[in-house]
Amino acid sequence: MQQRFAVSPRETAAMLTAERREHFLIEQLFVAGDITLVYTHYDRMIVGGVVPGGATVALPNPDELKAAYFLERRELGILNIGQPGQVTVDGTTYQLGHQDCLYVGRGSREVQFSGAEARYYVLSAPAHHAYPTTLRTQAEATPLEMGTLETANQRTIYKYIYSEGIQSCQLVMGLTQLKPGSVWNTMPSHTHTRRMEAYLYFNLPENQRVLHLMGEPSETRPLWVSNEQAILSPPWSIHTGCGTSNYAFIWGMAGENLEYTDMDPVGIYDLQ
Ligand SMILES: O=C[C@H](O)[C@@H](O)CC(=O)C(=O)O
Ligand SMILES: [Zn+2]
Repeated sequence: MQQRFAVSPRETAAMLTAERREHFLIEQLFVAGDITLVYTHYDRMIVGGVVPGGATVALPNPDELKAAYFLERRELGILNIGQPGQVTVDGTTYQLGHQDCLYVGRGSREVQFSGAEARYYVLSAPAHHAYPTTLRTQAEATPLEMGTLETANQRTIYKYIYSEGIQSCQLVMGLTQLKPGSVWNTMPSHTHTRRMEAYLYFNLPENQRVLHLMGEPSETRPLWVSNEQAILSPPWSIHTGCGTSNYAFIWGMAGENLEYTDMDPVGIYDLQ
C-alpha cells in the first residue's frame, strides 16, 4: 500500500509542479481485476479504487495496518461510479447501483466486491465505534441544488454519509454533479482545518481536464487532473476546481465532526 505523508503549507508553497503532483494527486486508482489503496497521513484516511472485472476482489489486510483484518479498527465508505455490482460483507450481499453508497462498519471481517462493469471508489478512516453497515442509494441522498449557470457553477450535491444520513465515526462522503455548461466546483471555496478532504474527479469526458486549485487562500497552486484521478486536500488547503467541461466528483472527509455545513468560507476577493 502506497503511503502519503503530511506536508506543511510552507513546504507546499515551495514545491515544483512534479512535487505537488507526487504529494497530492493520485493518478491511478482503478486497475482492472484489482484493488488499489493509498494510505494518507491526513487523518489516516485510506483512499482506494476497486475494479472487479469478471472476478471477486476481497478487501485485503495490508501489513501497514498491523490489524487482524482491515476493518478491525476502521470504517469504510464505498461509492459505485460504474455499472451495478455487489458488495458482500460477512455473508450479506448488497446491490450497489450506479452512484449508490455502502457504509461498512467497524468489525466487519470480510468485504468482497464483484460486478463485471462496476467501479468502486472507497474511503476508510479509523473508527472507535461499530455503526451498522448501511446502504444509501443516490435517490435517497438528499440532493441539494447549488450555484447558478451565470456563474458556471450550477451543481447538485448528494450527501450519503454525514450527520443526517448514514451514521459513522468520522467519515463524511458524498457526490457532486455539475450541470452541462457549469465548470466551477466549490466556488466560493473554503477550508476546514478540522478535517481533511479527498476529491475523486469522474464523468469527465476524454481529453477534458479539471484545473484543481489547492493551497492556502493567499498562496494557491494549480494541479491539472484527468478523469478518475483523486486529489488529497490537507486541512489547511482550499479545494476547488474549474473544468474544460462539466464533470462530477466524490468528496470525502475525516476529522472532527460530521456536519456537512462545517466550512470556513473564503471570499473570492481573498484568493491569491
Ligand atoms: O466540504 C465540502 C466539500 O468541499 C464539497 O462538498 C463541496 C462541493 O461538493 C461543492 O461545493 O461542489
Ligand atoms: Zn471542503
